[in-house]
Amino acid sequence: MSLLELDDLSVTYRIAAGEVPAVRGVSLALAPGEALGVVGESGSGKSTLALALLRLLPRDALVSGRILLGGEDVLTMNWGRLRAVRWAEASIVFQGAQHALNPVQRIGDQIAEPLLVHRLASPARSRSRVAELLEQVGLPAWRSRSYPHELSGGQRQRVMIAMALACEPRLIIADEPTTALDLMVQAQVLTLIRELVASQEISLLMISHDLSVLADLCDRLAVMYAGRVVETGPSKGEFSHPYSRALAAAFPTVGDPTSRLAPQGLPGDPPDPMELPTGCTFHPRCPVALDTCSAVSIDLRRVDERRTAACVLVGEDAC
Ligand SMILES: Nc1ncnc2c1ncn2[C@@H]1O[C@H](COP(=O)(O)OP(=O)(O)OP(=O)(O)O)[C@@H](O)[C@H]1O
Repeated sequence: MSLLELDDLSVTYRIAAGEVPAVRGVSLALAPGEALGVVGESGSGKSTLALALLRLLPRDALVSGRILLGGEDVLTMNWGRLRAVRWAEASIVFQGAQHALNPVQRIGDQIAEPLLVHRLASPARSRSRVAELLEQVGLPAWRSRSYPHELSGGQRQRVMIAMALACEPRLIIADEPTTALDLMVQAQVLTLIRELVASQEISLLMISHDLSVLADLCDRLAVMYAGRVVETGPSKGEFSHPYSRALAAAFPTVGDPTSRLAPQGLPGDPPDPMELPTGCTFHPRCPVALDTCSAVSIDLRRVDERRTAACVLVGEDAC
């Protein structure tokens, strides 16, 4: 059974100018222990998707579909159950999350908080658990007595990861967890996440605009464009959808310095969600679009055993 299953998930923000359809009919599944990457350009709906998973969206956002976590629908569970699920069953690490640390509370107390709130450890046991967690994320135990300003950005992000791990959740959602860090520290934190996920039975849903980072870290990728998933498949292997292919060409491969020599930019800009093109929303930027693409939008369909794509040019029924 899947640990996480999204079924036709849609999110629409309501703003003064009208409605912003940020996520449109996304269906995805994540197996226990699997690492799934969600990639797409800015504005494709990745963060909205991440926030929806733990019902962290603004109250007036319209959400429909189902989000099944261990078979239970997050969208319909009551507040008590939702509080129990956050941290303990699924936790989230945001971009620049280190700024979320309380500046006047010691690191150790902040890491212990979810353990105490969820009554998963006594105050005495929580102290030894904090030391364990700090060690897991590569920080010495004495750091538990430090205040956030005494740590570097990379160390603070490690603290956030320790907090996310504290209650031993089955799922970690990481939304651009290293974007605010410099390149060297980014690589260290990504290696840490990879090691933690590999050594424990944790599922990872990792969000990034950087395909090369995700390809390196995840088993499978879902490519988002204008609020929809346009391709899913193994992270190693050739993409099928023209958007995924363009995205792959735009990013150098991690660990392959020669590929940095010729990254091609992706032409044009993603559409405004309030003025989506007709048919396939990628057609105005697509190098291989047919006349029909401005009129016809198709759902994800099978390309091979492990890959699906939403393009009239690929799959068994390709034009
Ligand atoms: N609170 C909000 N109110 C209204 N519109 C929003 C809100 N948050 C996001 N949006 C809009 O929803 C769309 C999807 O945004 P989202 O942040 O989910 O995309 P993203 O892929 O995560 O982008 P980025 O990588 O830049 O964070 C965008 O058009 C964005 O402007």
